[in-house]
Amino acid sequence: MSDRPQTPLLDTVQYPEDIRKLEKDQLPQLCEELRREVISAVSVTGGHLGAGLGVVELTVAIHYVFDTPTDRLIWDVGHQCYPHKIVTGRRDRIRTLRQGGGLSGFTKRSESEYDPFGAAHSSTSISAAVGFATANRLANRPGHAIAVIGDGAMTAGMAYEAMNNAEAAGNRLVVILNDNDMSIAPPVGSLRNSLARLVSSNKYLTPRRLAQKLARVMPRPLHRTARRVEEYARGLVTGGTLFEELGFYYVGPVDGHDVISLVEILENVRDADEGPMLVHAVTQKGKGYAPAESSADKYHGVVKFDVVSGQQDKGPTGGPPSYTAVFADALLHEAQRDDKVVAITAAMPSGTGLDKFQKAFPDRTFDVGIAEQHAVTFAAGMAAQGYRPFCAIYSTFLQRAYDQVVHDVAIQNLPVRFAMDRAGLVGADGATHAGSFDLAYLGTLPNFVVMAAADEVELTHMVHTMAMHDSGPIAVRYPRGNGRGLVMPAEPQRLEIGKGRIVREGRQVAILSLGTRLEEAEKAADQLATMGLSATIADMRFAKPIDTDLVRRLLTTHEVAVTIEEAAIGGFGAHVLTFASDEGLIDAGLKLRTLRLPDRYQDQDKPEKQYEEAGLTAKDIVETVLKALRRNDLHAEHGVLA
Ligand SMILES: Cc1ncc(C[n+]2csc(CCOP(=O)(O)OP(=O)(O)O)c2C)c(N)n1
Ligand SMILES: CC(=O)[C@@H](O)[C@H](O)COP(=O)(O)O
Ligand SMILES: [Mg+2]
Repeated sequence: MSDRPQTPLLDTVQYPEDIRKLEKDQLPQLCEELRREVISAVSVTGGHLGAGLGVVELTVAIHYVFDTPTDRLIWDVGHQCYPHKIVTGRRDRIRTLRQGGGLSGFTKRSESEYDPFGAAHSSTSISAAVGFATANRLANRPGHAIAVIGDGAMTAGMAYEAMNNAEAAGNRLVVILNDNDMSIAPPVGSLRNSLARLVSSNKYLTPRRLAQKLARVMPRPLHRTARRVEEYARGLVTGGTLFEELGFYYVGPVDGHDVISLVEILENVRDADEGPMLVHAVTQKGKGYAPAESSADKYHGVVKFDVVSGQQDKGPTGGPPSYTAVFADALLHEAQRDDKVVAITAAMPSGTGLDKFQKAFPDRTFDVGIAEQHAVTFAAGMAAQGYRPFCAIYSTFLQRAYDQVVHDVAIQNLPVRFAMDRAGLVGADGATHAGSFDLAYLGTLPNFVVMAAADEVELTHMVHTMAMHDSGPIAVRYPRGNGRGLVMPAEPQRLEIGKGRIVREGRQVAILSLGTRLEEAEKAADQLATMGLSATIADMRFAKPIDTDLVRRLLTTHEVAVTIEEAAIGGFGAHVLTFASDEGLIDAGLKLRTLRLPDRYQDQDKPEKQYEEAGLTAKDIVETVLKALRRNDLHAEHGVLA
């Protein structure tokens, strides 16, 4: 989809040491070529584009000034690291980004020594950098730690917890705040206003002015006191005291696209002896690519596209709606009949579908920023006041708020509704974004109801069930991707808590399916039928409480039972096993098998490939059944196994 751009200067750069051999005045050309290369690569792979385009100059300047990899460069989230990957020995594989067997879309320790810290969840960079810098200082080793964190990531509490402790890192720590006034959506809250004031009320800091400020020589204690006085005075005007109060020397705002100034400023910062430094760089998301600059989301995440037009290859239209869209419509429906229904997102309005809800109910939608912990406790507070909050948070990001889920919601039995999108394997984002653990981490909590939607109709019923469920916390999980194209009901049903449903009745084999593997269970049952084995399929609906009557019946009336779920060990299958053991069914010689995600992290790939690798396809169900029945003869006869 893209011709390779001409990049004569970039062609001389394989590693950062090659950048350091260049003259400063060559750096703008290097940035230009690097930007073209990023656009060209992402046009064929898809991925996170806007963020990377915004940090091209920062990437070049940091590697020019700092001695990476001895100096540790930590990108927050890591979604902006494609230019960094290109100049750190990975250009030859850059067109494999986010593909199976290719480069990760994030920083990854196992990929390169230039990625000292892996990421993908936001706001961890300053803590990690404080750790690196403190370790270097203690061990008397050379090396700075540089954290590059976005204004969106700066809305998370963890960033402040780290800054509050940054003193320990001394002058080894440099934080670069990459302020592009964007998260995935426009950022929210007071921090945004504070940063905007800093930018609008100050001219860009020049290298010369910074050098002058840093060069003042005074006896140390006096110097510190004078510095504080100066900071307070400046802070009153600029608002920079936010960072200064936390012990940082604030440098900024600086033009994050003027690479030569950036280099000179970072040289000063590197050589300063002022304790932890915070450089406030103002950048533009999507910089240098018109279609990105002018789009509402600044091309945060794109599929393959045409470089000239910017047109994305979104594939055929008119297929079944995504689970996200089905959830959004179902929630809208609930909100229309019940004015106590409110929706909460942690900086993911479009990803969760709540952008649609927001348009209809702006006063009942709360985007709290990247602040999952706050989102959950905020929801708990609203629930305690009689509202019906739906906390729509990706399964993987809810991990961050686990204590809030336990302590603020579950123990107090508050009816917070959790809509966990991106359950199971998610494809190109890989292990960091897989929703593997929610069944295990929620299933262990007393008071929790945990559901998994088998299809889009079920999801609609489950959203309704959640809206009606006032007696405690309740969650639903559903995957990334599209539904099955089923006809949607005119009105959703309220499901009985803890009750599954029989989808197909058989005799020898029972398949207890939770979630969207139901389709594979149906295919497996069809295959088993061709072998003369009839299968019952149950869509169990509830991971907690499990339908004990149905489980008992299925386990005692079939020769073999198989559970299947898109979740790690400790989920639905574990609950069935525990129940079977408690009931003494195991002693009676029960043949029960649990299919679940493997006990390892799976790298990025197409979801269907990931599920094959995980052993969660129809073929795996059939194979498991035949093995349990010791009917290996049927393998060969029917060619089920390769
Ligand atoms: C804990 C967590 N919540 C949500 C996300 C999803 N997410 C990825 S990037 C992003 C926006 C980050 O904004 P910012 O830090 O300003 O970086 P930018 O994309 O603007 O460069 C969000 C919300 C995440 N990665 N981690
Ligand atoms: C970097 C990040 O965390 C998000 O941008 C994430 O990649 C979005 O994933 P979806 O595309 O599944 O919404
Ligand atoms: Mg941003």
